[in-house]
Amino acid sequence: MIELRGLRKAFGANTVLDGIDLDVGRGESLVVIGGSGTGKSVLLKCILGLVTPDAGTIRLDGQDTREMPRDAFLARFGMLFQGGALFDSLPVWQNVAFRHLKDGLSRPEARARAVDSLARVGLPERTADLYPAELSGGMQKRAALARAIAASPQVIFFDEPTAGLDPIMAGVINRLIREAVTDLGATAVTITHDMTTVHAVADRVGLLHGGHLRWMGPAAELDRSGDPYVEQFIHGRAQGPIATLR
Ligand SMILES: Nc1ncnc2c1ncn2[C@@H]1O[C@H](COP(=O)(O)OP(=O)(O)OP(=O)(O)O)[C@@H](O)[C@H]1O
Repeated sequence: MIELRGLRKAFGANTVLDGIDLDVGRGESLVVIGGSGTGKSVLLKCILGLVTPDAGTIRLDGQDTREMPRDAFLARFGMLFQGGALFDSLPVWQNVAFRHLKDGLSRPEARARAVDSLARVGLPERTADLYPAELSGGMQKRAALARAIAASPQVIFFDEPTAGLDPIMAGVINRLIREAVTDLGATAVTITHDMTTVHAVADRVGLLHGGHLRWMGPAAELDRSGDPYVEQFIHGRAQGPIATLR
């Protein structure tokens, strides 16, 4: 479904992605882990066309994404950004139904769909008419997730979906991500530092380091990867091949 070949991106002398090859299958949930600043966000931004790669190809169902009309391309994606990124000036339902409204659906119909999506993430109908600022952080995250899945996208990107949430709410979000994959049949790519998220949502895990996907394997094999970088990361050790600033 998503196919990357030789993807490279440097910012000046800082080579962030140094030839990434990656295949993500339809309906698969891939989690990308890696230290801070290793290029996880840049990788997602390249796929979305928000950052232009220096070299390499990105294909979606076999088609080069540079040749796809921008609107048609973006219509296939849902995104949950760090911090939720809801529009403050719009009530929650208009945030959630943003794409339906853009596509010309009537307001009552769009609102009804938004209420359905909110229910899916456990938010009651009364939240539909509130503004994002009137929701707690965890509720905002759920509303943003409702928006990400509202238009039943084929691919959903989750950038640090549990950052800043308490463990219970993080568990709720992880379950919802897994449901988006299993119930909606979506392909998911998640960036996280949260090992609970890795175990809850990943079919496959990739560790990004030094511009490469240094280790890639089924989630079940993460604990016996035998790779010192993976070992250090999953056990959160300061000592190891991944340098830490002290
Ligand atoms: N627009 C940009 N201009 C210059 N450098 C950039 C830009 N975007 C990202 N970078 C650099 O690319 C590197 C990777 O950044 P990125 O945000 O992808 O890291 P990350 O792996 O997502 O980190 P974190 O886990 O801390 O969010 C960093 O060194 C960053 O400074």
